[in-house]
Amino acid sequence: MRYLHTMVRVKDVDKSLHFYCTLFGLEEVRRIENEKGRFTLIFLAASGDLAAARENAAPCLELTYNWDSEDYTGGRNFGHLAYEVDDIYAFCQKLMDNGVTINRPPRDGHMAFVRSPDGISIEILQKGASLAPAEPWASMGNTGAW
Ligand SMILES: C[C@@H](O)C(=O)SC[C@H](NC(=O)CC[C@H](N)C(=O)O)C(=O)NCC(=O)O
Ligand code: NI
Repeated sequence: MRYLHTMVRVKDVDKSLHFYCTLFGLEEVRRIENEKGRFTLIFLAASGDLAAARENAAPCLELTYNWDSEDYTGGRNFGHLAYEVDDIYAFCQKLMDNGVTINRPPRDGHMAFVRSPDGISIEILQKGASLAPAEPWASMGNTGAW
């Protein structure tokens, strides 16, 4: 068995690609336009996964855009997406400089959280940091500084 992708539904393709690609650094590897179903699927991969993702050999984020507007509510059971970065402070600073709120700042140098334009929670982990939190993390709070 292989993990293939996580799908999230998005309300605005341009806003989502600006956030996930321009700001967050993911790259589009595949797009499917379905006229009959009236939806678009856009597969995004992180730079470290790009070559493999292009061969369908690495996990992707699948954005689903339904052409006919829908309200996406509930989904409390969904937690977050997680990406590893080389320099969490520089990464978060770039996001903040471009208007993204760092909901959970990287005070500990390990972990930060932001949200996508659709409110999807995204965990940012420092490369090499321990994945086992020493204590329950503080709840996410909106702040612009750390
Ligand atoms: C390509 C493969 O990775 C898919 O996920 S296709 C699955 C399919 N997606 C859609 O029909 C997209 C439009 C639909 N209105 C939606 O919002 O999902 C599907 O079966 N989706 C149902 C689901 O619950 O994911
Ligand atoms: Ni899918």
